[in-house]
Amino acid sequence: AILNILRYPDPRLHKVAVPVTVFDERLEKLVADMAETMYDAPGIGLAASQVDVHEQVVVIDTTEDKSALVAYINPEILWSSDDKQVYDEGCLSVPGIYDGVERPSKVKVRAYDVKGQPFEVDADGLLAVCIQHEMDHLLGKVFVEYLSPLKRNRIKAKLQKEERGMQREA
Ligand SMILES: O=C(O)C[C@@H](Cc1ccccc1)C(=O)SCC(=O)c1ccccc1
Ligand SMILES: [Zn+2]
Repeated sequence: AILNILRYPDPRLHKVAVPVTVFDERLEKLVADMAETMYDAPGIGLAASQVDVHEQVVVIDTTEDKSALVAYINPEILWSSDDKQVYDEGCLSVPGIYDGVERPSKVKVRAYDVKGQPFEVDADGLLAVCIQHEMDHLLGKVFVEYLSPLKRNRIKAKLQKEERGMQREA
């Protein structure tokens, strides 16, 4: 099912996600629904926080042909490089806004798959950016918080105006 993506500045985006403890069909359905929602948006990542489920679940697929979905359950960063890179990030919860965010260029991540099996990923490039962006969502952080207060307030005002516009249409 395609799930509703919360839009900034919805306060629910700032809730901290709890670890997954039961690896069952419910979790598999959540991952499937998140993947369907991500591909429909379209996006290259989605965190459960964005669909108002506050558990540590992330799906990512940075391939062009949508052929490599990976679910990261209870992800942890084991190591991150001192070397940093700036990338123009976007966010499905902040539609139409792209802006530069500086993050470590390489990260080593440990996570669990939907069956509860642990795995590790050495990520760089867009995958490293996306994993860090999604893990921020699980901590209740949205990428606009890295921007200046002036930019952030302009974005908030713009999206709230759009939100009101949508309600009026409805
Ligand atoms: O809000 C999200 O977490 C999804 C976000 C992930 C992300 C993208 C770029 C840098 C960091 C994190 C998106 O997918 S925004 C949409 C987007 O970037 C994109 C959409 C279609 C094709 C390629 C990229
Ligand atoms: Zn996002």
